[in-house]
Amino acid sequence: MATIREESDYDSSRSSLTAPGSRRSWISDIGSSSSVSVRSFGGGGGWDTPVASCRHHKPHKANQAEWEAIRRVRAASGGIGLEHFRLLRRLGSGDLGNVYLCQLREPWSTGCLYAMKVVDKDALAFRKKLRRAEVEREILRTLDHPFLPTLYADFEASHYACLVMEFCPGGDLHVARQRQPGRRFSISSVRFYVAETVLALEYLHMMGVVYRDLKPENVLVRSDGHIMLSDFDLSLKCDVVPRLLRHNSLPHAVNGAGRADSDKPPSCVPPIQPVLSCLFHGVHKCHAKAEGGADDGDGEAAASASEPAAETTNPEVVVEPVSARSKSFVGTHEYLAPEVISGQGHGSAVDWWTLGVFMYEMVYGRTPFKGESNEKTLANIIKQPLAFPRVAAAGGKERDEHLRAQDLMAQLLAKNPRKRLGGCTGSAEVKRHEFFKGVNWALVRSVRPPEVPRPPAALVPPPPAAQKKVLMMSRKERQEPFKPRSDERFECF
Ligand SMILES: Nc1ncnc2c1ncn2[C@@H]1O[C@H](COP(=O)(O)OP(=O)(O)OP(=O)(O)O)[C@@H](O)[C@H]1O
Repeated sequence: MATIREESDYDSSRSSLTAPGSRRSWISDIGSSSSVSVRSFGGGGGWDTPVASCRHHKPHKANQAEWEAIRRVRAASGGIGLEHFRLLRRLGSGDLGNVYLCQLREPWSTGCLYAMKVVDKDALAFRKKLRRAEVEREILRTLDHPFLPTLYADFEASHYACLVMEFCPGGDLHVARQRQPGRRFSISSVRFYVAETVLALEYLHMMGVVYRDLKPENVLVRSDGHIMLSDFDLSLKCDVVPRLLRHNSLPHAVNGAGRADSDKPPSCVPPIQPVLSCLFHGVHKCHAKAEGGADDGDGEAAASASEPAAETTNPEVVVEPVSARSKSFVGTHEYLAPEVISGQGHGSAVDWWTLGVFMYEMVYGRTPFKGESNEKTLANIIKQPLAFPRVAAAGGKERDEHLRAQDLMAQLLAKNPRKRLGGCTGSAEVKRHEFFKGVNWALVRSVRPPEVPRPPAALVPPPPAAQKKVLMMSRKERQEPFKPRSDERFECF
């Protein structure tokens, strides 16, 4: 799925590039009112340092062989750089650079494989896209989540910037879908992948990152079959102000139609200050505080603050950048949210819209608003009502599951971001939808995935004799794109 790429919230130019019918991501900078934090590529090159590596401490991966191998090299050499790695294959290439499969040069670490994204800084500076790469690195440095990339190291070598990340041998969900019967995932597989994606988006939002480029091509499958979102160069980094939301009866405790009793989006009370003491000393204390808080300029916030504090109120802390606003024209045509197209400013709700498109594509094998041209697609997104293709009549339970999936998609694909599921209170209301009934959110990472990639033979650490052959690969061989062998099918459970 190709994308169109232009400039971002972080770029100074507004170059324009179109690729009709493509599913490439793109950005056109109209301006952003979000607070954006970016640090430039620092240090002028060379190894990352032990100081830098402190930032990279990843508790949830601390015992992993790949992490330990990197740590040992750093300890022995005082840092890590390109010279410590051997590039084995090109895994893919994107707008910003190439991604290589690589391993450390130390013989004891050959079982540890990494994906290294190599970006030519000079070329990017020329194209005025350097800041996008910087933003991606900044975001990757902050992430520590099972469904998001682990950044093991980042360093510069000459005019190249290198990011060493977890390698995903399972390819992406776009390719995985082509292997499914009818090129569609089963509803249970969709639930699994969508649930993991919800958790990844929830974490990103809490970290002040609006992803903006969700699509099957950017959802990679890790060696254990769980997902990893990739490609953060279109993401928006913004501030998150935790808010306390209150409403009579929890919102979206779905009725038959899956929607809360009223169409009215839940209202948000003003930001809570200070945030941490709220969380530590109990929500009710915060609630009282929030009622006397300052308005953040949001009309709905004022309305909410004047509501009587009813006994029935169920306060809920929302830690998502629901009010971040960017006016960049960013994303992939078929996945663009209406508010992005209209340029009215968008925030984290765009990720819930793209989740709806993503889910639709996984279930039906195509996106909901695709037209004959990009322009038609954009017009459809704005105007065309959502419709679902007819599916072969299924029995009771399957039919019900399908209806619940459709209801979730319909709520995520609400054209008005304020009425969209997740648009006001974020992931909490998405997770409560009946489609996810039975999902134990805390244990999703321990659930058996629908498919687990078998390690392609070419990637299993070769015996010492064969290692020599790898070392002697020609430059041309190393440049060849990595292709899992055709007989390396996924094992289905
Ligand atoms: N961790 C990884 N494991 C395996 N393959 C990867 C990994 N990261 C990236 N790839 C492959 O490399 C390709 C390019 O990566 P990526 O999308 O991050 O680069 P990009 O320059 O940002 O591309 P884009 O133009 O989509 O933004 C991906 O399509 C994917 O096939």
